[in-house]
This record gives sequence, structure tokens and C-alpha cells, in this order.
Amino acid sequence: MIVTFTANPSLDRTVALPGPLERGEVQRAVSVRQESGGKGVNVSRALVASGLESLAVLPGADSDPVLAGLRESAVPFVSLPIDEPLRTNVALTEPGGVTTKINEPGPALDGNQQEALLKLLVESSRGAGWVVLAGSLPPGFPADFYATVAQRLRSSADGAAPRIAVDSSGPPLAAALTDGAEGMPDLLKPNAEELAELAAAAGFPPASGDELEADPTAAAAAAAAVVRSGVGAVLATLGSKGAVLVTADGAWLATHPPVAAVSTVGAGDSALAGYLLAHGRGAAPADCLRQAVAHGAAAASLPGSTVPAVNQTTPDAVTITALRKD
Ligand SMILES: Nc1ncnc2c1ncn2[C@@H]1O[C@H](COP(=O)(O)OP(=O)(O)O)[C@@H](O)[C@H]1O
Ligand SMILES: O=P(O)(O)OC[C@H]1O[C@](O)(COP(=O)(O)O)[C@@H](O)[C@@H]1O
Repeated sequence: MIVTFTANPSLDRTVALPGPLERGEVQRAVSVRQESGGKGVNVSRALVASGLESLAVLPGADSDPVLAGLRESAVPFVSLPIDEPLRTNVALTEPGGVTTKINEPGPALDGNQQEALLKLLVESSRGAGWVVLAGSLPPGFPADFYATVAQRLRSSADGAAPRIAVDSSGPPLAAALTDGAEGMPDLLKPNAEELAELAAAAGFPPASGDELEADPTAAAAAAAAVVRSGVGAVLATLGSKGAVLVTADGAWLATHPPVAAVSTVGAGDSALAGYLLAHGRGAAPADCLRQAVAHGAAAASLPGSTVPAVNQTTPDAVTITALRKD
């Protein structure tokens, strides 16, 4: 069972434009769609779509459209009731898949609500194989919240502690790398930009996200610097260039033939779900990476925040190359 934690869920509203985004102009939308979103929510949606067991943990009023959407798509969840509505994130997609996103900050949660959410997560995670801590933190949260959650999950586990995956950005991602092993993630899922930030903090020579995305060998070296700081594995997604996986034992690149991208919203979350799905089947690291990229490519070819089921993915089309990581 895979538990996901989304402190800052969103109603994802995707507006399809008839042509390129024109700043400062009035444009008419071709179509609009809405889905329950947020990184952990998307991972749960993708796992459930493939018949896996997943539980999403999130805040939200019972009547909130994000929770209604989860009920409608039969995604199991537990929620901490809050008074404020959850946020709406807007994605503008252009023909060809170029996606512009505007993410709201989300409702602030006070210290008591944060503690209640943490307790709910710890209780819901008993016996879980993985806990995925994903997305931004709403206003009011300390940046090191994910490290605190990891420590609590490990110290309160009855038997084997769950593995912990983190997919975030900015200060909460940087603070997920802790001094003590108790708070360290087993898996990190940065995109190229996030990898650049993480690697710089781990002492890797400065490189931009664009540079790392264009050069998978450099991305693997950057991810290796992060692994040396104590993270179990880094799955770094590189947009249309695929993804690299670096563990203590090796480094691999996976690429998928080009797809007609429609909306890249949820591609990273789907990639993480693909990795976890294959991991749960006992696949070798390179095959977990293969399924991650197959899921990511399928998600990019689907509209809005739609996540693929495994039977919509093409892992056999993915090419795996072993890389040096130093
Ligand atoms: N334009 C694209 N064409 C094909 N696959 C894509 C495209 N964009 C994303 N992907 C797939 O989705 C995965 C995650 O995308 P990425 O943009 O790196 O993550 P994030 O959504 O977290 O920023 C990639 O590893 C790749 O498999
Ligand atoms: O919490 P953040 O960083 O604002 O991100 C939330 C947004 O990211 C998403 O989870 C999509 O993420 P990816 O495109 O990285 O897979 C959306 O569903 C959501 O609107």
C-alpha cells in the first residue's frame, strides 16, 4: 500500500488555448477541464488507475470540490477538515503542449492544524510500503516539515518503517536533505530545475536546470552528489529528454520516443507513480526507471492533469542506457 501526503492540494483547471499564449491580450479558450490535483493526489490517482492500493492524505472541507473529485473517481482518501477552500491552480496549454502554470499559495494552516495533519498521516501510514510527501507546503508551514514528517514516520513505526519519497521544490525540497539519517528520504523526484538547486546545495558545481536537462551525464553527476549526501536514490526527470535514476549502485538514463505532448501537468507525478508501481512488482532499478518514463510520456500526451493507467503506457518503447555517475 502506498500512502500519499498532499499538504497543499488543488483543483487543477486546465484552459486549452487555440494558439500561442499572448501576454496582455484577450484570448478565447478552446476547452476547459477540472481535476482534483496536487502532487500526492496525482500519484494516488495514477496508482489507483492501475489497480494499486493507495490512500491520499490531505486537508480539505468535506464539501470541497477537490474531495468531491476524489470520491467521484473512487480514489481512497482521508482528510483533515478545514474551513478555508483549497486552492485552484490554472494551466494554460498551447497546441504542441507548451504549458504555463499559475499555482496559488493555498490556504494557511496553523500549528495545531499542521500537528493534526501530521498525526493523521502517521496513523494512516501504519503498514504502508511507501509514503510519498509531495508538493509545495501551504503558508504557515516550516520549510523543514517533510524532514519532521519523515522522522515521525520512522520513529512511530511498529514494525518496518515505510520508505519515504519526496517530490517538492524550493525551500521544502532543500530542507528535505537533513543532517541526520532519520529525516532523509529514500527517494527524491526532482525535475531538472529542482535537481540543479539540490545539487548546488550538495556541493556540485553550479549548473542551470536547462544545462542539466540537455546533458543527462551532467544530470547523473548532479544526482550522484545528492545521493552522496545520504538520499537513497534520485529519480531526476528531464522533461522530453526522459529521466535519470541514480542509486548508490549505479546510474541509468531512460528515453522515450517523442510523443505529441498535449499537457505536461501531472507528468512528473505520473513518472513517480510509474516508478513506485514497478518497484512494488519487485522490478530492478533500471526497470523502475523505464516505467517512470513510460508513465511520464503517456501523461504528457493526455489532456489536463489526466494520469495514465499502466495499460496506456509503452515501457517497451523506452531505451535504457547505463551511465557513469562520477
Ligand atoms: N514534452 C514531453 N514529451 C515527452 N515526455 C515528457 C514531456 N514532458 C514530460 N515528459 C515525461 O514526463 C516526465 C516528467 O516530466 P518533467 O517535466 O521532467 O517533470 P515535472 O512535471 O515534475 O516538472 C519526464 O521524465 C518524461 O518522461
Ligand atoms: O504544490 P505545487 O508545487 O504548487 O504543485 C502543484 C501542482 O503540481 C501538480 O501536482 C502537477 O505536477 P507535475 O506537473 O510536476 O506532475 C498539479 O496537479 C498541481 O496543480
